[in-house]
Amino acid sequence: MSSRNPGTAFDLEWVSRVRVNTQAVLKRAQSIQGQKLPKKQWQSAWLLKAVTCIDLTTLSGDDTPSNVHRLCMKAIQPVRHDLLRKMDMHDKGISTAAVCVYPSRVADAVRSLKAANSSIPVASVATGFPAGQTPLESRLQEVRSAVNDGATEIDIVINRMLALTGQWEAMFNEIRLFREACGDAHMKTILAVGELETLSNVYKASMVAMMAGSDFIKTSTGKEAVNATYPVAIVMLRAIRDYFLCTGHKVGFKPAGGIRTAQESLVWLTLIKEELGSEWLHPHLFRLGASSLLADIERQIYHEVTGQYAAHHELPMA
Ligand SMILES: O=C[C@H](O)COP(=O)(O)O
Repeated sequence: MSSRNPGTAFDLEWVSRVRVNTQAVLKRAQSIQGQKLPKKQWQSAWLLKAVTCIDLTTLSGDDTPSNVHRLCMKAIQPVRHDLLRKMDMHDKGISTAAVCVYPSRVADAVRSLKAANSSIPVASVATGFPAGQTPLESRLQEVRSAVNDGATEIDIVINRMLALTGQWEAMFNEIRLFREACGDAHMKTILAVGELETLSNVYKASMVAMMAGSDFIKTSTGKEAVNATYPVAIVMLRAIRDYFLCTGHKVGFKPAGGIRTAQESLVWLTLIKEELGSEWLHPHLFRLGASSLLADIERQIYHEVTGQYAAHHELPMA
């Protein structure tokens, strides 16, 4: 990952003066979806780029050491070797950006990756994911325990009650505490945008999270009714740009929740490139949080490379 965002002092003025032009945001969101995607001959390269930005995720009640192990093996070899060879990419060390699991499965993931001699980071959701409705001390303890077990990236959830009641400074203080509990682990802050009611709240929460030292801001847990959408992404990306222009610190962006198709991943890459520039199109500043996206990307790459559609058994780990 890149150098960290140290954060700034809390500045209520910066948060309060925000006005979001909803019509303009919706128009921009519509235009990005209608836009031409990378030309056919470049699509496989773009899809591989998307693969390298995936936080390959499993966040299920029935997660076990064995399905976490399979996830880790898939993260190490996300696309079939023969397909990569045909693209002359077999020796480029293509892997996903991270694996993402619940705190109680971190040790399993660390063990599997270590046994396979892989340095892929383990990310863990924490702080009472997904609702964040547990006592502060237990949320902090969860972060410390995930870090102790070897997670080097922590995806925290914000306290939506504080955001919805305009207690921005209290939210800043909580996130600061989470940042301290993370230690050297990079912190991604999940805004749960589907529960923030307005685009202004999305902008304000983004700014508060960055002021408090988040290394990434992330749209959603994947468990809200509405997850990563293009309008909220545009607001968050503009906040990242504003924060960068004011402080010189680059904060990463992670859309997550409901991203399932190769086509969508191309739209996300295009949006990031246009809003923040190519510099952000790397795993240290861009992640796609997804549990089932990789399967569709691999299928699409199979089609690009062989001209045929893969049967289910031909991509068994997808
Ligand atoms: O953080 C990642 C999300 O939980 C993944 O959501 P998803 O299962 O809808 O891909």
